[in-house]
Amino acid sequence: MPQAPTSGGKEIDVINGEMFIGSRSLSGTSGEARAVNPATGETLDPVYRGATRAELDEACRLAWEAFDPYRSLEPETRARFLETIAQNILDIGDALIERAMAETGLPRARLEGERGRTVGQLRLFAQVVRDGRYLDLRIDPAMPERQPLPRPDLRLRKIPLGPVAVFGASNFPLAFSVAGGDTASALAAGCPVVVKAHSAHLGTSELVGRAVQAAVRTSGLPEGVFSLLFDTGRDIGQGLVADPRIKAVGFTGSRGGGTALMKIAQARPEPIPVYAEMSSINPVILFPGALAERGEKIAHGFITSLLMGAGQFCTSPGLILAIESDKLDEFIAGAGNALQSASAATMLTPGIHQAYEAGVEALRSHTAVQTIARGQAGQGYQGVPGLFSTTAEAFLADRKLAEEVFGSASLVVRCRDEAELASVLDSLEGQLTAALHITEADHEDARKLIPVLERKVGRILVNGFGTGVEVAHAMVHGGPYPSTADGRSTSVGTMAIDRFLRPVCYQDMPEALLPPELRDSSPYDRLLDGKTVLGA
Ligand SMILES: NC(=O)C1=CN([C@@H]2O[C@H](COP(=O)(O)OP(=O)(O)OC[C@H]3O[C@@H](n4cnc5c(N)ncnc54)[C@H](O)[C@@H]3O)[C@@H](O)[C@H]2O)C=CC1
Ligand SMILES: O=C(O)CCC(=O)C(=O)O
Repeated sequence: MPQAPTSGGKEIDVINGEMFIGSRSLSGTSGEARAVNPATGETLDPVYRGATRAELDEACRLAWEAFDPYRSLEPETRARFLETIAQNILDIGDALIERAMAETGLPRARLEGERGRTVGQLRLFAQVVRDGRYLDLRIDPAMPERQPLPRPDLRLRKIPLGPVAVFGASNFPLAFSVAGGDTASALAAGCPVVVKAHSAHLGTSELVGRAVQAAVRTSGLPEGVFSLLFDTGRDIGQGLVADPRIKAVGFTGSRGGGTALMKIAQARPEPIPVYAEMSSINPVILFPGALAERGEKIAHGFITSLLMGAGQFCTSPGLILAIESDKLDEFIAGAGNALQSASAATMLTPGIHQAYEAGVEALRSHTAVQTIARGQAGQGYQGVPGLFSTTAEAFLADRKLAEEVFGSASLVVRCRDEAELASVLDSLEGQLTAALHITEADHEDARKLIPVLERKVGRILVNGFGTGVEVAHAMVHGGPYPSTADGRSTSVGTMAIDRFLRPVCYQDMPEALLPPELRDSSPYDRLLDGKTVLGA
């Protein structure tokens, strides 16, 4: 018989309805919830019960108690902890993939890829912790002889903010959930994490939560470094953001959810940052040269991106902009043909399916919108892809046409000329991405749009589509409001760690009292009197 996967002697592939408060595994007592298989409508065992206010309080108390000891650990211990989480997630094996498939309707290959991304992300942050550059060390040595006033010795490093609340996202049950990017970057920064699980993938959350809890235990860390809570309503999530021991929030979901949490965070006696990734329609701009040279190929790439994950990507190409031409008509016809044969795809939850249907119906019945194509009919919670078109004039006249329809729906906006296209771009709210499809002949026209795009988006990409974010050092997965709550940050890539740090300056502090990384013997890269000095 195959052995059950274990960590530190305990089985980690167990699904029995438990949440985790520090080292305790327990069933909640507040309300009841079950995951639903959106492909079949079947409710899945086991029953999950929400946390009580007392359990929330306990998780926050433990997180606060863990904060100072955890942030003071040797970097190597923290790095190994992140790597242990990654290994434990892999060790769960197929049980994790099968449960995630049952809870989300996402296919195996996508979830295996997402698991790789999650594990890679944790390992990358382990390297960031070892490297130490995230500390942003700066030293301005004293100038006692300086006239007219001496300069004190100034040394800066970044320290973690404190315990972080993380809200798992429905659409990435691994890479943006319990041990996803928010958790990985907060733990790397030295912040304990309290996760509020997403009700769409309760069992997946439990499995990953167990893997993180086991890593805390076998790494010998304070138990409050990680807790995972279930909530059958909104009370625990809201209480978590309001708790004075929580110092920052990571969130991916709807604009309504994100802004509700922002309000709670702002109304606290001590307001805290909420890093919420909310909605985005990700304009794609097709230039004449590119349409003439390879319109068909672009149409194929566009439809592939639009259909990915049933369109449930915040980077999905929801808006296509181009100047009227025969080549644009050919592009639209080609994209419409490709979309027509696409199957309907199971969406993550009944609620997300319902919201998609309502969004598509609003487009379909809009007097200024033409339906170009719909995909094959579906059943149950399957979303039928849709491609629509309108004029720039109509788009500019009705702000509702610029709202995200979360799923495989996209709107082509036909513009009369460059000026009208620029007006459409100017009218948009903040976005995560914009894509330009160009040839060299389009460079001059494209250059003119770059300033407006820089003001509007976090990532400008050329001859591609924004879906499938690379986890890397130079990635920005963020953008001006409302694509995110705070456009100065990214939720993917190593710069995500900055969200959970703040600078502290030590003035004239004796060497013996300085944190080791700011002593003269520091092994890390630093800015010494304005010049970069490489560490050992
Ligand atoms: N842009 C994006 O990346 C995403 C957008 N969405 C949008 O959100 C819609 C609903 O999807 P969900 O994933 O369920 O997102 P959601 O925003 O409704 O929920 C996300 C999390 O926030 C919590 N939450 C929501 N509103 C709250 C409130 N007022 N107080 C306290 N907690 C609250 C939920 O319990 C859940 O844990 C989708 O139809 C889609 O339009 C969803 C996922 C990703
Ligand atoms: O496109 C991706 O890989 C990530 C998308 C994302 O962040 C989201 O849909 O929430």
